[in-house]
Amino acid sequence: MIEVKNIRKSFDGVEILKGISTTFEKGKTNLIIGQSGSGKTVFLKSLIGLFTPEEGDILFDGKNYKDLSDEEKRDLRTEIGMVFQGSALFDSMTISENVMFPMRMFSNKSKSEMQDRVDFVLNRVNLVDAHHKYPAEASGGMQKRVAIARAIVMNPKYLFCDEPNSGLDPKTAIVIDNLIQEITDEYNITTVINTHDMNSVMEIGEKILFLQNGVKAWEGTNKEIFVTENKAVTDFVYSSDLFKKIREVYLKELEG
Ligand SMILES: Nc1ncnc2c1ncn2[C@@H]1O[C@H](COP(=O)(O)OP(=O)(O)OP(=O)(O)O)[C@@H](O)[C@H]1O
Repeated sequence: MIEVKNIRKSFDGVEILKGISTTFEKGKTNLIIGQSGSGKTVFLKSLIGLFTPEEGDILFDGKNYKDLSDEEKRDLRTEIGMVFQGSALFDSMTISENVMFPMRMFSNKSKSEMQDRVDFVLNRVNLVDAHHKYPAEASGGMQKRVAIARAIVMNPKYLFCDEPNSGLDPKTAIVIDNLIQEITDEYNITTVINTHDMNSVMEIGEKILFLQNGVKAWEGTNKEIFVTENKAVTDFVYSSDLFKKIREVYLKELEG
């Protein structure tokens, strides 16, 4: 579980995060949504320690990040998996080497133990026979699976995904969403996803945090987002006619 308490972050005197508090539960896919510029990336980067908020607390399973020693911070980093926007694979390494990379950096496992773990996670993301390929030889969807395999290879407690569906076709995006949700549930990971994909919101939004201009404008589940009357949410999520219609059908079904 990650607890966020009243975090504030400014750049050059301009406040970007204006006192955000929330809780992300273990075993759940937690989504952050909001307009471009609302502060989603700054928020995510603050959670993983790339930005230091001026105020507020971030607790990882009860441990306040601020109070950790440098060594404890290093240990915490090994418990965090990250799926970067655009996958961020190393072009000069094979898929197998890419996935092994975090273990080579941060673990004392033997070569054969590492290879066994690579085989296991590549199998888990349904990538068999791809070990010796290079990223350039893989499709966008395959690259994303490799990025997920690399993110979970160290058995993380926390998984952060920045726009995991960007650049993917809708069908592949659903496959990736489902994979992230299954892995989150199976390994009881606290997963936080930055997304613009309203389909993900509807499908895997077990908890949704809606940011607007650096504040939490709403939070709830993908069931609650259908029924909320919060104007900021409805203006944003139901700006497309398609999602407006889906909402109408859902609300009618609830009535009937
Ligand atoms: N390193 C930085 N220095 C100064 N300002 C920054 C920095 N990073 C972000 N900002 C500002 O913070 C605001 C929020 O940016 P952020 O990238 O978090 O938005 P976002 O919601 O992730 O947008 P998008 O959906 O387009 O990725 C923007 O006004 C941006 O210019």
